[in-house]
Order: sequence, then structure tokens, then C-alpha cells
Amino acid sequence: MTTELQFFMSESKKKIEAKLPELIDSLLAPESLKKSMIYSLEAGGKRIRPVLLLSVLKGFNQPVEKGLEMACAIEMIHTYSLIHDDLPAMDDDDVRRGKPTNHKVFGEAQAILAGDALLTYSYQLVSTISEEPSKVVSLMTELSRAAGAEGMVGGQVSDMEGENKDLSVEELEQIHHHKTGDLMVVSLVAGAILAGASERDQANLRHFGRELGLLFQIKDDILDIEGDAETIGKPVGSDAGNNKGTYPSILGMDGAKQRLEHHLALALSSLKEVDMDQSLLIELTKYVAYRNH
Ligand SMILES: CC(C)=CCC/C(C)=C/COP(=O)(O)OP(=O)(O)O
Ligand SMILES: C=C(C)CCOP(=O)(O)OP(=O)(O)O
Repeated sequence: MTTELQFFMSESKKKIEAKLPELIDSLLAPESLKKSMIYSLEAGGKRIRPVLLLSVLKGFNQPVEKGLEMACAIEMIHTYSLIHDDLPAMDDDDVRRGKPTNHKVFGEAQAILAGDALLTYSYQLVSTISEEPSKVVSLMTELSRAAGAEGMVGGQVSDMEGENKDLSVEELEQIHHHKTGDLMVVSLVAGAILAGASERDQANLRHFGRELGLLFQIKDDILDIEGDAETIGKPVGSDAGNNKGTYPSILGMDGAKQRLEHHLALALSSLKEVDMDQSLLIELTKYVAYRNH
């Protein structure tokens, strides 16, 4: 990782991690609910989606402060999805981000409700995010499409339905476009909307985000086999345990690594089309491909 990216990531993380608990604290809500929401938000995580959003603003020469609340809203949706994904009804995982999962600490009912509250609060935040009503409407539309039935929730359902089945790579990538990719895409597009970027740049960033989502997921699948549980903060081997189709299970480990290089090249070439300073996004893309956590 270059020092420029290292510095930008750590500064962005600091800002996001200061803002998230502040936003939850300001809610007039039961303390136990706020505690369980903050628990998962503060459990760590790479904060890739917020960093993507802030990188886009920086690339368009805009202050990152413009995107902090939107970045927190997206991180809240991501965190809700992980809380629910870990529930016994879904992946039934005990460890997330190196700590016991939300339902292990607060019980299933509170974990479901903490996820619901994070999802709902993210829209409450977006509703007052800009003084320009057209930007609020665009952000709401993008976020709800990416998070809902047409996006992440739909992808999660297809993922569950794909368990114990022989998926083709095309079917697998369709699942990942929605389960993982759509939230990455909306992070980039939201940054572009807030920066006032052109429709053309928004479309090019969307294209890049789709490739980045696949790249991210291939690496996640590889780390589930080759990673170190302590470093990645979650158990290894859980995909095989849940009989999930993954890149290595379909293509073998060498094939999965070739596919990673293929999507890395596509992601980097689609980025060239965006009329902005791309340096941070180029480095972030390489980080996503070669990270060890
Ligand atoms: C609506 C919901 C619940 C969406 C969940 C979306 C999601 C990306 C889950 C994690 O995927 P994973 O199970 O492949 O990753 P991990 O290994 O981190 O659990
Ligand atoms: C999309 C997937 C594979 C779920 C995990 O996402 P991240 O790997 O971004 O999780 P955190 O760093 O936020 O914990």
C-alpha cells in the first residue's frame, strides 16, 4: 500500500469512527438498542465503502467532510447486513470483526432490531444530507435500489438459494454483483453525486464499482481458504461449511487467482474513463485485490 493511500485510509477511518457513535448517541432511543448498534459499528472493519466514497470526493477536488454523513449511512447499512448475515437463520457465525457476533452478545431479538434500526436510520440521515432536494432524491433512490430487493437483499436471497448447488461462474457473479457489488457501486456513485459530477462520470464509476465488487468478493473467497482467522477477524472455512459456491470451489484456487487478475485489469481499465484524479482509487483497487484481511 502506498503511503498516500495508507494516510488517506487512516485519516478517513478516524473521521468515520468518530462520527458513527456520535450519530447513534444523538438518537432518542432505548439505551440497550443504542448499545447494540454501537457495538457492531465499533467492532472495527476495513471501512472500504466509506473510504471509496471519500476517495471519490477527493478525486473530484471536494472536501471529504461533504461525504461523512453519507459514508456513515452506507457503513450502517453494511453493518446491519453483517449483523443479520451472522444470525442463526443465515450463516450462524459466532465471530465477526474479531469479536463475538451481535446476537451472541445481545441475543437474537435485539440483534435483529439493531440491524433494522441501523438500516432505517441510514435513510433518516440521507433525508437531510443536502440542501439540494434533487441530490437527496438521487441519493435516496440509489441507496434504496442498492440495499433492497433489487440489490443486496436480493443478492443475499440468491446466495442462500445457491447453497448446495453447482453454480456456474456467471451465476456466481450475478449473485455477487448484488450481494456485494451494489453497495460498493452506491458508495462511488454517492460520492460523485455529492461532488456534482457529470452523468457520464457517474456511469463510468458505476461500471468500475461492478468490477471492484467482484474483485472484492474473489479475494474474500480466497481469504476464506488461505487467510488467517485472527487477521481477517472471522472464521476461515465458513463458505465450505455452508456449502456455498465460491470462486475457488468452481474454478480451483489457481483459477480463482487468474479470475482475480482478470477483474483487476478490467477494474483498472474502466477507471481510466472517469474524468477525475484517479490515483487513490487505483491504489485502493490494488489493495482490495492483494489485501490479507
Ligand atoms: C440482507 C443481508 C443480510 C445481506 C448480507 C450481505 C453480505 C455481503 C453478507 C456477507 O457475505 P458473506 O457471507 O459472503 O461474507 P462473510 O464471510 O463476511 O460472512
Ligand atoms: C461483502 C462481504 C464479503 C462481507 C464482508 O465485508 P467486509 O470485508 O468489507 O467487512 P468489514 O471489513 O466491514 O468487517
